Amino acid sequence: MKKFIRGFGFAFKGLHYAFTTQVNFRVHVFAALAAIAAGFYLRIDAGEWKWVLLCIAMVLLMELLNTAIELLTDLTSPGYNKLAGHVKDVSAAAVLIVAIFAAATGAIIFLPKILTLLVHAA
Ligand SMILES: Nc1ncnc2c1ncn2[C@@H]1O[C@H](COP(=O)(O)OP(=O)(O)OP(=O)(O)O)[C@@H](O)[C@H]1O
Repeated sequence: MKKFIRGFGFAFKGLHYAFTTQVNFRVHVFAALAAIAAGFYLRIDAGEWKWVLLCIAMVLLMELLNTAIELLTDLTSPGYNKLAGHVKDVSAAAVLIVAIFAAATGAIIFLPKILTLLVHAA
């Protein structure tokens, strides 16, 4: 049990490291908080919440994996290495794919509601 709780401590240490050193991770955390706030404000339904939460989890998960891959690459290949560059580029591409998916999902869920709100306000 003690080991299990200690594991949480390491995980929070990892989150703290990513948040304090990675600008992209911070941007995605704030985007996630904005999406959650918008979800409450626009009263999205349970099905829509599932998509929003899935997108948030996927983007943050990929950001964390990308950070870990970058660190490991720097550790194993501190100098210039073409392959190390490819590793980082492919890892960054994986983040881009989920970020595009999340942006498209956000647009599908939120845009119609925002437009309806604007039409009613006009
Ligand atoms: N050791 C290396 N050898 C060759 N190219 C590299 C190497 N390290 C980085 N690069 C190239 O530079 C790009 C940026 O690398 P960098 O480590 O600065 O990543 P980053 O995405 O800017 O991450 P961060 O700023 O969060 O550390 C990589 O995507 C890769 O194309």
